[in-house]
Amino acid sequence: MASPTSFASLPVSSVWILVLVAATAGVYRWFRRISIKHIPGPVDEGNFWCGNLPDLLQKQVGENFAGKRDMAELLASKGLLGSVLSFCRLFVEGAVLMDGYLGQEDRLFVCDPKAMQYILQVSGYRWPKPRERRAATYMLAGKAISFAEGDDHKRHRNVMQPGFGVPETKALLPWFSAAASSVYKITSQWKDILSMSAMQSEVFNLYSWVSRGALDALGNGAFDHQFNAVNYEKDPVSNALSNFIFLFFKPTSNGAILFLNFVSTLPFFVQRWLNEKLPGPRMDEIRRTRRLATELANELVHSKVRELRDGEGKADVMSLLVKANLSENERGRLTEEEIHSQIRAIFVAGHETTANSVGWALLELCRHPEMQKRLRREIRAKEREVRARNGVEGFSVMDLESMEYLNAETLRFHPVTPVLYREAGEDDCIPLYKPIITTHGETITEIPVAKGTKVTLSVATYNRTKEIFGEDTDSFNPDRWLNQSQKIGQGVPSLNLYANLATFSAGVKSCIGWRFAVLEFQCFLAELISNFEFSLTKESERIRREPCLVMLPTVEDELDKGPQLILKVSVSEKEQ
Ligand code: HEM
Repeated sequence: MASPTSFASLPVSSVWILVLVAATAGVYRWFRRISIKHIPGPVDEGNFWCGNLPDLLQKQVGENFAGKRDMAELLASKGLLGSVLSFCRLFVEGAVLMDGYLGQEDRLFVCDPKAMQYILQVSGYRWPKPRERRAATYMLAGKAISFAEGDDHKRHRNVMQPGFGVPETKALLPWFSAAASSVYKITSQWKDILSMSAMQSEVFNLYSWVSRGALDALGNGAFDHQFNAVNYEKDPVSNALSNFIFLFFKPTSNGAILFLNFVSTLPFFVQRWLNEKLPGPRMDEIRRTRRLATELANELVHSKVRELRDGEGKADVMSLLVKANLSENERGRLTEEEIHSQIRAIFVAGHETTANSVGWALLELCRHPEMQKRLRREIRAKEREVRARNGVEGFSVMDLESMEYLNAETLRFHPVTPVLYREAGEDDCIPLYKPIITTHGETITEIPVAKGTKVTLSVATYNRTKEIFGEDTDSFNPDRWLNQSQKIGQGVPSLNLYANLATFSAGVKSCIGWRFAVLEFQCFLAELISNFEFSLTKESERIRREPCLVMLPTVEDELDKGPQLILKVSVSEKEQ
């Protein structure tokens, strides 16, 4: 490689020739690049500085169909925000062009089922995560599975898979008992609180309770570690872990979006350096949380290795992972740093996701009291069946799986990871299920894209595809799964992981913990709905679906208070 001295010693004319060749190559590439300019864009052009990115990062998830407002009402009303129209347009077109920052045409916003299937399932490794997303993941979790790409990712997945099991394995059982014991702690504390209240009811921030409950379940099921977050609200580590996602990903100003986008164009090592060095209380707090999580991860790995050496290996995810790693050959093994990183990644990926799915389900059940009653009846009937069968209380994994009334519908309606980010690893062609009409008036069934084109995949919009889930996809309707489960998704390209939904993604980088998530979700709901009645409060009428990587509930105009899901809880009558 030429050293700076040898470069400096080149004659000036040669330097000019090199600069000219590089510039010509750049201009040639620019004109030859595959453009997506002809894809219809959003009605709202966004602003020159930030393009449409504020629509994604500041507005509510799926602004057009959230909560009480209905699609028809929005379409009929005048003076709509342009962004709302642009998202409505997605229902018709399946892919729109989004303006990037400084007027660039740098990304597509996609929900077309065939396009989603192609990017996630068919060509998974050819569509890596964009550089800036990887830099953020690196900041949160280091060299974890969620950061890895290509062969590296295969190696991570291979070692981690035994910890997460396949349907027949017993890997689910420790997780199940961890979830059950953590939700029992919530019920027992609530019963104590309610017994002291004159009205036998209380208003709780459900977000905080369920989030701490899910952290306990995760600690116990994944690492055999007791956070005790439900009983001890002020624990610094669990508090830091609970606030992490909101702190890092809460909506930012246009100035910050512009800055982040500028940073995303810098080389990866510069982005990582900035993440370490950028000043400010927010960055300091993120780094402090990361340090706490890393210390805990070190401690956990050492205790797992010790237990295995002493022949006391347990069945939690981490023990199985460490064991699988030790039995791998040198090349297939994860390094110690990578194992620490997996723990941090699991904290991020497995905590707020499940907790918030439970939270959103409870909110929907408050909005639809008749469904809450119906679910309670289903749970009570199952409880009677279990008592008659075993003579004892408590559901098994199979009991929970047999109560299907709500599972898939909440995960469809409120997917907690509403968008996924990818970029084309090479020039490619995205196939479409629904043809679109370009700005030239041409009907196309595929979109050619250049290497590096960024794509935002809308899980929330895909999950409302009428051709897959039925005409009433903008309504919360658990019955769709009971009445037409045979029909759902038939004849339409859809994602194959769980109930044709995009909620857990699909393909090589799909959610590795989805079975645990579904089980924990069922476990929490069954216990909470059996024991308590939930109803709306004035704050819960103003809930926003806040896009913070995970979709968190916040209250309109109260973003500074952080995530809130304020519901009224009372003891449920025993037989209904
Ligand atoms: C309702 C709960 C959950 C939802 C909706 C969810 C959703 C997702 C999604 C959409 C992805 C893909 C992200 C991307 O490609 O950018 C993902 C990946 C992942 N999830 Fe989950 N998740 C949930 C719970 C869990 C749990 C409980 C765990 C672990 C205990 C977990 C561990 C992971 C890991 C490790 C990955 C990275 C997989 C890879 O890159 O190969 N998740 N999850």
